[in-house]
Amino acid sequence: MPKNDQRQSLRQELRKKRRALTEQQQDDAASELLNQWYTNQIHLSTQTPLNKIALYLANDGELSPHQIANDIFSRDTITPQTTLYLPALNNDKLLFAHYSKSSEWHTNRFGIEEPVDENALLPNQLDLVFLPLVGFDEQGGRLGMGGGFYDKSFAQKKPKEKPLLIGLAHECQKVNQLPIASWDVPLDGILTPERFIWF
Ligand SMILES: Nc1nc2c(c(=O)[nH]1)N(C=O)[C@@H](CNc1ccc(C(=O)N[C@@H](CCC(=O)O)C(=O)O)cc1)CN2
Ligand SMILES: Nc1ncnc2c1ncn2[C@@H]1O[C@H](COP(=O)(O)OP(=O)(O)OP(=O)(O)O)[C@@H](O)[C@H]1O
Repeated sequence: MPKNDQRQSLRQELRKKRRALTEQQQDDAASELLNQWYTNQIHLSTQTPLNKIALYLANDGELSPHQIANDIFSRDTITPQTTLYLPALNNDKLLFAHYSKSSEWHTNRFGIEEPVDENALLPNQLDLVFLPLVGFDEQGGRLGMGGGFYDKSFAQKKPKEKPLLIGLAHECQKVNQLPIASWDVPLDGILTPERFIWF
């Protein structure tokens, strides 16, 4: 099968798997993810503080980072200067809109909510980005929704440079080896409810 068809059929299969998780399984996974975030002290792994953090609003069975977000809001886990951002579609790339309890919201063309922010950040202005994954392998390969939004947004990024790119995924989204495309942006790590993998 040609590589793109292979990626497309894997995408359908893996999306079906994550959508089949029950609400209880999703809640447990989100709590375990918060535990892994604490245990692995990812925020202590860089020279500079991780002040600007991008996450996403879970959609289509994605592993939800909301417990990490709540924790950052309520306890200033990292530093009191930490601010949170969500992806906002901007042509074929992403900008990152600041969000807070007083944000106004807009629904994008995929039905996902985005905070309204006239001064949204460019991808390279962030310190840490949690990426939603459809699939991953243990070599740093990732499969997304197929829009290429994250790939295009972080195409200039070099490994170990800012921002740190961490994929979030359920264990059921792991495959042995993904068919990798030349434009795939390498991840710095993957956090699942069970473990953290550095690349
Ligand atoms: N939670 C979340 N937010 C995100 C992403 C994501 O993957 N997850 N994105 C990551 O890139 C961007 C949006 N990209 C997306 C690309 C495709 C679909 C999607 O559901 N596609 C449908 C077809 C919908 C249509 O064409 O109208 C599908 O494939 O079934 C959703 C989001 C930005 N925000
Ligand atoms: N840096 C880039 N420059 C130009 N086109 C790109 C780039 N990255 C990806 N694309 C295009 O975007 C489309 C989708 O890419 P791909 O299948 O890798 O999506 P994906 O893995 O689901 O990624 P994402 O999570 O970023 O949406 C491809 O057709 C590809 O040609």
